[in-house]
Amino acid sequence: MTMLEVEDLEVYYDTERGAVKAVDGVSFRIEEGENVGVVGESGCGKSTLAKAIIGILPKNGYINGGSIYFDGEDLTDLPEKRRRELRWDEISMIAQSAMNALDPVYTIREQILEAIEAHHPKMGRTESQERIDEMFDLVGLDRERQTDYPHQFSGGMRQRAMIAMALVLEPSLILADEPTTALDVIMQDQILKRINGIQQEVNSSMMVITHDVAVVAETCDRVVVMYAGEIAEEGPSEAIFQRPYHPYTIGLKSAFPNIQRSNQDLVSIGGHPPDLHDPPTGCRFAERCPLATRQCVEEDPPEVETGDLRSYCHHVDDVDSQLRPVADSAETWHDETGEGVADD
Ligand SMILES: Nc1ncnc2c1ncn2[C@@H]1O[C@H](COP(=O)(O)OP(=O)(O)OP(=O)(O)O)[C@@H](O)[C@H]1O
Repeated sequence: MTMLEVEDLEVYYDTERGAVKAVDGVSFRIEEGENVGVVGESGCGKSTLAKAIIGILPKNGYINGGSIYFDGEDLTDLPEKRRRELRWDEISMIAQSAMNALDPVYTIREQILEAIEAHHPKMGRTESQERIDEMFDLVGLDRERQTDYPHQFSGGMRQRAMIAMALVLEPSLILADEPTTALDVIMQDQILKRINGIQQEVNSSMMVITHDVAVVAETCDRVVVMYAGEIAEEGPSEAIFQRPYHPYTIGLKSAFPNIQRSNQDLVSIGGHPPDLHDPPTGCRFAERCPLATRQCVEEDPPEVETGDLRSYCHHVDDVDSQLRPVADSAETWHDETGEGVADD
């Protein structure tokens, strides 16, 4: 069963320089119990997508078009009261910065209790307390520390408290925005495994936003690769990591360590993503793409299916012969000739 269906979603921000098209025509689905990773460079619209889904866009942010169906209801069209009912209970979010998400004037216990009572007013104190104790155990926090205030916790502990709060109501959909960045590597691994464990227990779906490809490889069934507000490629994790077909995904892969490649050999993609006030026509990645031709600059890329992969690129057929053999070389991603886009 489909849990979330995002269709042609546009999320913009009003600014003095005009609208920032942070999410610009994004469509994807998350099935029940499925983990979907959203990856891409900073600023490509990952957090905006999550905020639009859970309904916490800042004042200057708005949904310009498209739909977000969650369990049959279009979230873009709900009164705020219904949205609040769904938030935490049905859709919860583990935010990037736990300090901002937790209220400094209440103890951790009071905050979690408030979330439970708001959504399950009939649940007794004993049961609520049991749930909080259970969650503290699951995320590896000492039960005695429930009456601490957020500032008495370390960054890692706050992150765990945030995770406990996001999971306590056993939501159907968990949006995890950089869920483990505040934690060290060993903790990251433990926490991710815990989140996955809880998630499997309650059969919830999860959308994990990160720029750490390793996190996604370990925890996600499917991956959505975003570039400059759009989807560049989407498919099963294995295909995305073993044999992607979008040049951007191939570049991203070369930029992250894996078993074969040591940290020293990492290759970054030269250049910068375009300004989202005025995104270019055609393929938004063209300016940085080793395979780019005039067609890429002039025409929107087609959707190309290769097995279960969906790639938006004019040159999917050239990837195996022209890009894959040289993808690990720094020269491929840095145009030193100044020639830019080829003439086809
Ligand atoms: N409140 C805002 N007002 C104006 N522009 C914004 C606002 N929030 C985000 N943006 C812009 O929207 C675009 C997408 O930002 P977003 O935070 O969604 O990206 P991201 O991929 O989550 O990045 P990061 O990985 O750094 O969190 C960026 O160009 C960003 O500058």
